[in-house]
Amino acid sequence: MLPGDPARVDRIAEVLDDTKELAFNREFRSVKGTYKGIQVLAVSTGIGGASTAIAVEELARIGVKVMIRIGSCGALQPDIRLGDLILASGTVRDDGASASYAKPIYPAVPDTKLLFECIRAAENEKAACHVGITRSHDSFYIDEEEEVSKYWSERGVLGADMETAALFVIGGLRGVKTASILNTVVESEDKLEDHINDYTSGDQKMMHGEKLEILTALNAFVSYDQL
Ligand SMILES: O=P(O)(O)O[C@H]1O[C@H](CO)[C@@H](O)[C@H]1O
Ligand SMILES: O=c1cc[nH]c(=O)[nH]1
Repeated sequence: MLPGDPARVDRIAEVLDDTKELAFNREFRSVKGTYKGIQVLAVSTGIGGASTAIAVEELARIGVKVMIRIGSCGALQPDIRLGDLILASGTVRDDGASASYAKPIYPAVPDTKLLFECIRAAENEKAACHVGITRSHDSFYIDEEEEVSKYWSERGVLGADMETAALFVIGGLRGVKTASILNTVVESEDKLEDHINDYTSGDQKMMHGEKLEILTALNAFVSYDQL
């Protein structure tokens, strides 16, 4: 499980059994444990594609075959509310890390069966859930942020994060099965800085969304393991 924020690793560990803290170096914090009998490793990727690329590469090298991002995102559509989950069926590659791996015409897509198990698990959790295209970028403080968000919103993109494109592209190239579940922490009309700060201070709807994305990913791992 790949959260961006190292603090989310603790909240993943709360629902695992037999947890063991492994390492905490820079933004990369790792805890292992079990869930319904399967082994689970949670590793934070930090913010952005560059550090995510390093995490994904090193995990692939030690034999991790299935990775689900447990992220947060800003909504780009008005019907997506705080705490709603977005399951990425593909991602606009507006980041630098994925660009350094493959031409822009290479698609950033999840593993179809793993995405299907995530959708099923989210439905079982009764999560408000949206499946569709997301966008990954490198900063939300660029001068053209408003125009860029409007452009992608008008083209039906559901939400924006910073790591999904790198995960999907590197996963595709390295033979790792990937999916990305994003908890909405900023609504499309809201001011980004305010809501990201509400999230870090534990806003209820966002924390509920986070709990649901964690349970969704864990149950998706379990059912995927049984395929
Ligand atoms: O909450 P995480 O998983 O870090 O995800 C989102 O939050 C960070 C920005 O605040 C970026 O990493 C973005 O992708
Ligand atoms: O709007 C947002 C919120 C979180 N993360 C992002 O990348 N964008």
